[in-house]
Amino acid sequence: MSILITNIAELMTQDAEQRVLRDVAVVIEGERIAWIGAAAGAPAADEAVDAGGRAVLPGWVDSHTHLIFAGDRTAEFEARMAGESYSAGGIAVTTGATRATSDFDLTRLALGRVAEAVSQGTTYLETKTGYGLDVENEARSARIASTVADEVTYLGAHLVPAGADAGEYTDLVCGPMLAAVRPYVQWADVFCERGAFSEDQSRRVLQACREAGLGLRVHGNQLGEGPGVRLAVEFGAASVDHVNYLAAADVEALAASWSGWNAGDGAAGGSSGSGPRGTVATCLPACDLSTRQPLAPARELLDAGVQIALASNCNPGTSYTSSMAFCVTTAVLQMRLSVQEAVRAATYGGALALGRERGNDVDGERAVGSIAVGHRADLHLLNAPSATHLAYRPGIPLTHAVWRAGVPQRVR
Ligand SMILES: N=CN[C@@H](CCC(=O)O)C(=O)O
Ligand SMILES: [Zn+2]
Repeated sequence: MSILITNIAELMTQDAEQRVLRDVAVVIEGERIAWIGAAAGAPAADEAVDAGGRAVLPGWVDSHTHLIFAGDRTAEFEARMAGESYSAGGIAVTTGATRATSDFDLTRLALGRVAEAVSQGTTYLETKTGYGLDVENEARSARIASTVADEVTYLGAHLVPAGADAGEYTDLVCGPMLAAVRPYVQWADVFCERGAFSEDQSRRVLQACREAGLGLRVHGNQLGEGPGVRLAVEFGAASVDHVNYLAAADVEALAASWSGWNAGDGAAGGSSGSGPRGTVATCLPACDLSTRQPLAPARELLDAGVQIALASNCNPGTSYTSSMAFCVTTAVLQMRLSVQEAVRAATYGGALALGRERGNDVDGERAVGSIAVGHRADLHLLNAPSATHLAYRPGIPLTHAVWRAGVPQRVR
């Protein structure tokens, strides 16, 4: 099955050269992008789509969500809006509700959240465990997550359950719980923060998970300065997420982690980035607003040479939204990113945080988060002539059509 999309006003490729192409056409063949160029030279296709002078972007890559949960934390949100501050303790409320919910209902709830994200332009997403917090429920969360998301992260180290000893619980996370989730997950994460896991406990979790062959990420520097970023860089984590409170040394360490990386080799057919990846700083603007934390210093990070991602952090406590468009809008209006930078962070940046930014027909892997021949056909057609409208028309639902791995998706 092939699809020819014509009459595209602006194609924001986020490819190696960060090209923005005008008046072009795209051919999708099966799950891949097969051709890009002027419509007059397009090969024949089974189906034709007239984009009507609209803009096309890569689908959003949401590299940080927590979708495997039941229950509701409206009361906690209301208290926060009335002046209470966020603390990690709310995770226990969701854990109770999640444990009490059947596999069938947890799966149904998670699938509904994925559908909501996809209908707004998300085409590749990660999700985490972390509301099970015992061996049985973490394994169950991981198994369900592996059926609904593209990438799964083990977050047994989300909160020490009430009544548990922190050291003993960390042993469990590093031992039997890790063994139980291992068949279902590619990544591991630790909430390294006051009220959650200390530096020593976080280090043990990262060490054990690395030995188990998992890629690493860290929730760090959300509620204050701390060891999260430093640990993430030391362990070669793919990302450190939140990054609200950064010391100068944290920014320097993140920037240094990218020093051996070459951002683009466009000549090699559109795949981008070579050399060892550093640690992506993942900014979560919807979470920052909902917890009334200072916005992560995305501008400063970019200016220092750090690769950043934007993600929704969709979860019931700190960020109950899957809207990547909202994150992009906020990044432009309030974090001082250009539209190109914000869209890049929400597409290519997310792919970089998940190690999925490379690959075309040559190596068998298909890159996500950018538009180039051989990459996965994840396209987001906006109901607007340019991506600038994402910030220019805040709050307006602009998703017109979505293709995920070449398959058209339902848009509400
Ligand atoms: N910071 C840690 N975990 C989540 C919040 C989880 C919750 O409060 O339920 C976050 O990313 O913000
Ligand atoms: Zn999170």
